Amino acid sequence: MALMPVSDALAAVLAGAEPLPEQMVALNEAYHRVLAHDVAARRTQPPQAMSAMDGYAVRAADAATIDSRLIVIGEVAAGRPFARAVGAGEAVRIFTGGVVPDGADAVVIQEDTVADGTSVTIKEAAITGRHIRPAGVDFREGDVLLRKGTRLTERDLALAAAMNHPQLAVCRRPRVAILATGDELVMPGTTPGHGQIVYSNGYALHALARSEGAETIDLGVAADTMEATSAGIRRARESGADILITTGGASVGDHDLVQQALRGEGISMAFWKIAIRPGKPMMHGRLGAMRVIGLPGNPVSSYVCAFLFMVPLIRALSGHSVFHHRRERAVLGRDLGANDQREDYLRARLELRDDGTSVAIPVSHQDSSLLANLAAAQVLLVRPPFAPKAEAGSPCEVLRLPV
Ligand SMILES: Nc1nc2c(c(=O)[nH]1)N[C@H]1C(S)=C(S)[C@@H](COP(=O)(O)OP(=O)(O)OC[C@H]3O[C@@H](n4cnc5c(N)ncnc54)[C@H](O)[C@@H]3O)O[C@H]1N2
Ligand code: MOO
Repeated sequence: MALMPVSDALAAVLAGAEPLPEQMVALNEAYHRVLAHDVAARRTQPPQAMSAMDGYAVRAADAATIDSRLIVIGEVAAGRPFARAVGAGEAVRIFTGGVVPDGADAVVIQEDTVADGTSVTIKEAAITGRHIRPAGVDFREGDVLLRKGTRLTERDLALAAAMNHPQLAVCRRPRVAILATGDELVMPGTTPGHGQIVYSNGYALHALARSEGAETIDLGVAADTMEATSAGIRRARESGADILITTGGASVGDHDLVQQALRGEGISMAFWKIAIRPGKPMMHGRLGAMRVIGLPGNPVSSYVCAFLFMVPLIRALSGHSVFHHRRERAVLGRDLGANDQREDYLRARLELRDDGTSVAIPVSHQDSSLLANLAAAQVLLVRPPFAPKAEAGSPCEVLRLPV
């Protein structure tokens, strides 16, 4: 049976994913939030010409020769401008950040002068414009310096503050509810009984969603019954989740009830099973406004599919203008056999050679239960469907995993 290609599945997950409504937040709450609008400067920076150094504001023509002697008529400090203009033969003592007084067109740094009571002797010829930051050299009122769809860095916050914005309009954080399924699951720190498995998937999913700016809602682990699975899905809807992530119970076994429960709740299913490894039994659909991604239970499949599908969806709903993962070029660190119909996302280490080449070395065992190998990987090496066998040293593409 032909399976849906990964690119089609991703397009289906992202279809109609518009930025969530905007809200105003204080700058200190805005780190890593996504701007809902362009942001323009409310002021010019610096508002007037300012000194970049401690020294003397002079008329360059008066201080063009060594040993020129000028009368010091006053002092300017940051925030304390000097009212008078600098005339011929005059200088003003100035400090870094001080407004350059009218008439002055250069600053001579204090190390290049000798002060003598009310006068100063110039020991290094002044150059017009030297050590002066002209008005507006950083930005001017009305300049749009931060664009809608930007995920705000700490530098952006400083810039927004300097532009005189105490708060910013950002998109609401997506709410992601996470529901695990499986009778066999017990919590870390307990003693698993025979055949029981320690719950792990949710820890990666919550952290990954939060690192992308989502709020997460932990719906715990549903037992492998229709009642428990359906109840979990209903709790997700009641919580107002924008996205429901389920993990486990996605396959065809008698205890894999997620699809059936979602259908029972009235899901409009976009797909179930796609041409990917790991993660073939993944599903996606909509339950009203809530988008559902049904991840497989195998820990590596669950994580890889969340990385490939949940992350771009969170970014799109957050208003981020860049929501796709960026592929990087590397070379293969070892030979690989031909691929089948499933696009393969191999867990790989990434090494940087002395010549600057990135070498992707797939970990030796790619089974989708192997968390140690997943944790050791820095990238996913992408192998398209039906890729022919490839030798070490040939080019490949990788997706960098979060650090
Ligand atoms: N006959 C077939 N069998 C399977 C197929 C198939 O096409 N035909 N697909 C296989 C593939 S590929 C995958 S991936 C798995 C996914 O199956 P499920 O989504 O139903 O996953 P489970 O059976 O619930 O669990 C699989 C495995 O993972 C463990 N698990 C589940 N949840 C967690 C969790 N939260 N934390 C840690 N570990 C978890 C679970 O105990 C199982 O060991 O199906 C294949 N089978
Ligand atoms: O797709 Mo499954 O994830 O191969 O184990």
